[in-house]
Amino acid sequence: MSAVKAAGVRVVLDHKPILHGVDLAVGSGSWHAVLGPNGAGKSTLLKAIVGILAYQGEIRVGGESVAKLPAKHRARLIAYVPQQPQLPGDMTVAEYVLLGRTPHLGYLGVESRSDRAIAESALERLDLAGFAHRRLGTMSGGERQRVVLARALAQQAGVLLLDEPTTALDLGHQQQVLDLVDELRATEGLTVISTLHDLSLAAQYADELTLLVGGAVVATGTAREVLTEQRISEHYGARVKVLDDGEGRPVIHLVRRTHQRQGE
Ligand SMILES: Nc1ncnc2c1ncn2[C@@H]1O[C@H](COP(=O)(O)OP(=O)(O)OP(=O)(O)O)[C@@H](O)[C@H]1O
Repeated sequence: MSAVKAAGVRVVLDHKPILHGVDLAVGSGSWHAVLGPNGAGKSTLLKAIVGILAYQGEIRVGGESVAKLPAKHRARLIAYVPQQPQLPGDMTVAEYVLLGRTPHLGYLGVESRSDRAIAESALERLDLAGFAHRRLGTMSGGERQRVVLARALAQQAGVLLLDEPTTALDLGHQQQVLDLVDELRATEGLTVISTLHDLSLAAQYADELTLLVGGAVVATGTAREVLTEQRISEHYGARVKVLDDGEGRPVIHLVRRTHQRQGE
């Protein structure tokens, strides 16, 4: 069964059509990468799925129509890590991550011991335990990115939407974050939809990929099916070589243009 299903999704922003009837089906417990050049509509699609942008068409999460769900109910189903989160600089890391528990709080809105334990565990999983009392305004870009992810994990929703989750991270933290998300997918059945500009990383982690260009789907399937040299060249205008990582996953290299030296 699909945990997330989108059919004929159209979004218009500022009188301009941005998504032109996008279909997407993401199996429960799988990782789906949404790829595409700048401005293709990837973030717009994630925002429609999480219910913060108006759309036409149908989006169902766990069988329920997102547009009709109250915000609190929706937040128990879907956690979302935006590309450029706005963080309150005066708040501490611990306070911010605890906000992930908000959709689960009762009438009085008071966190229980279990809510605090879940938030602390999310901090630990993202190497942030030592930062618990730091103000968000003092954190580096990569640390802030991990804090936002920790808050999303503390939310304990079954579907996690990640918009470019690794842009500010060094190589080690990129791997740590993606491995952690992958572990949660494998052990707890988390369904993941992420945008990723790094096509090789998308090929490593995603079960299926959708290539979005100009607000429309041009290909969907496994990494080997979607990431061909011809398609990347056509849609990204890039010269690339697609190799194999030895385990059947494509690795995408940019190919430098050669120049004739003067006098040669
Ligand atoms: N509020 C808005 N009003 C008008 N146009 C918008 C608005 N938000 C986004 N757009 C436009 O919609 C298009 C899709 O934007 P979106 O952020 O979804 O692209 P993207 O694929 O995520 O791009 P990137 O890879 O650069 O992050 C872009 O052309 C963008 O300029």
